[in-house]
Amino acid sequence: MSMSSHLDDTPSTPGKFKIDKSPYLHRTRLTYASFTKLGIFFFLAAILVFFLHSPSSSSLRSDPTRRSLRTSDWGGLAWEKQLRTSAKIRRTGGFSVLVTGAAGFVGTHVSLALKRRGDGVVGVDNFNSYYDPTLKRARQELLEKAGVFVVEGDINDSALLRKFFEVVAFSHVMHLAAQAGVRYAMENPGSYVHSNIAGFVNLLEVCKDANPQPAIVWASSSSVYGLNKKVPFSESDRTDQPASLYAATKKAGEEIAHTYNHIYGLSLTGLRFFTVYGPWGRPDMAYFFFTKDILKGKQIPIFEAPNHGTVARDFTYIDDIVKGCVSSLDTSEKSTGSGGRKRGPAQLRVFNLGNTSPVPVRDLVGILERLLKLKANKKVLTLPRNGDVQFTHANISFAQRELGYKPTTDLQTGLKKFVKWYLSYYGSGKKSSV
Ligand SMILES: O=C(O)[C@H]1O[C@H](OP(=O)(O)OP(=O)(O)OC[C@H]2O[C@@H](n3ccc(=O)[nH]c3=O)[C@H](O)[C@@H]2O)[C@H](O)[C@@H](O)[C@H]1O
Repeated sequence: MSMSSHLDDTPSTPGKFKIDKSPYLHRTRLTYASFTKLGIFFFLAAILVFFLHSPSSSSLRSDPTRRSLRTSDWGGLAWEKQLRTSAKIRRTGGFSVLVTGAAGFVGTHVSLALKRRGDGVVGVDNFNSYYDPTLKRARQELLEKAGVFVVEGDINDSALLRKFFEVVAFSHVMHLAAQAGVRYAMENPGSYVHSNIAGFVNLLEVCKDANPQPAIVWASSSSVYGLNKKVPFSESDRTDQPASLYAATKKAGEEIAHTYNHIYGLSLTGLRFFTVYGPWGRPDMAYFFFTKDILKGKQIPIFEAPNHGTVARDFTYIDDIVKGCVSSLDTSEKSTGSGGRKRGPAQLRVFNLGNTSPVPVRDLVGILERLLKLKANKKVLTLPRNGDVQFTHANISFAQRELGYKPTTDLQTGLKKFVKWYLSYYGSGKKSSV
């Protein structure tokens, strides 16, 4: 079975973004001699008109890649007003948070939780087609109804990110934009480098220059434990044996975070999420497409390790993850630098956010069968060598101590909520709320 069968075409990749140099200045030099005085006048006037009509002309000149990275219009006074309104803090001591990947699964839930308690939230998302973008648009609709403005744009677009900080002095960044999925990394490695490495560095570059610098909380992954055999996985365990490029890019993110913390005094907290599931989830994940395929009577591939070894995951319910994200923001210390200069040591943390109760994939299917009242058409396959690891299991004592993190939803309860959402969203064709 092709691993991409649950996905839509391809996401944005660096290959799609042609880094074409701005033609304007170059062309001026080449043709200068051949212009008549009148010609020069009209030519320069045309350039002036172009720049005056461009919403953020100064950044266009300083970043030739922006035009090709740009996915939709942004800028202008009305747009800036929308940003300010969305970022407005409505509680004492509240935050203004820039959420990247806001139309993603975790991004949507975290943005809603922050907005509900009175924080200001602005979202950014590139709405790529790794999975059905209409689901992302439906999440965006939900966010807009709650008063969260989601800008369509890519985290590699420095001009856009700089504009955000020009308009709003964000106190925090919740960085959730990423190329997710373990197995897809073999099909489209470039998209992992583009989002998880280049995009993250671009974001950190903008954050370190901001004044004040924001505190940053970002999504790492349980996959960084790779071939680690010691269970449960603790933050201090070795993470130098990634089994997929996805894991390698998340691990690289953790090293990059260290560097920006060390050089620029950015406050950084990485969260190692363990197989997050729930309503409004990602269609590329097993629990999601198993549900879809069981309903359709389609065969589902269930992986097992060699010699009938159990494959298991520490499935973690979205509401528990949201609490972990919000507590991470709440306990983040301020960055210590400003305008690209470090002024003292800053906070650097990594936490496991798991459920600390691994469940075999076979049991996951059993729960879905009971909830859907249907028998699955199962095909047991040996775990392919495509980046999957045999099991994950989080030790959460560090997060418990520092964040007060305490997951409360078991897989049965969480899947019940997911199935209810799934049936209301896809079954009736009507959009439901979280
Ligand atoms: O914790 C993470 O950091 C990661 O969690 C998630 O990865 P995984 O734990 O691999 O979740 P997911 O694909 O749902 O497979 C679940 C189980 O089903 C098994 N599986 C999968 C596919 C299949 O066809 N058959 C099957 O048995 C499979 O072997 C596995 O045991 C996120 O997708 C990832 O982005 C990242 O965030």
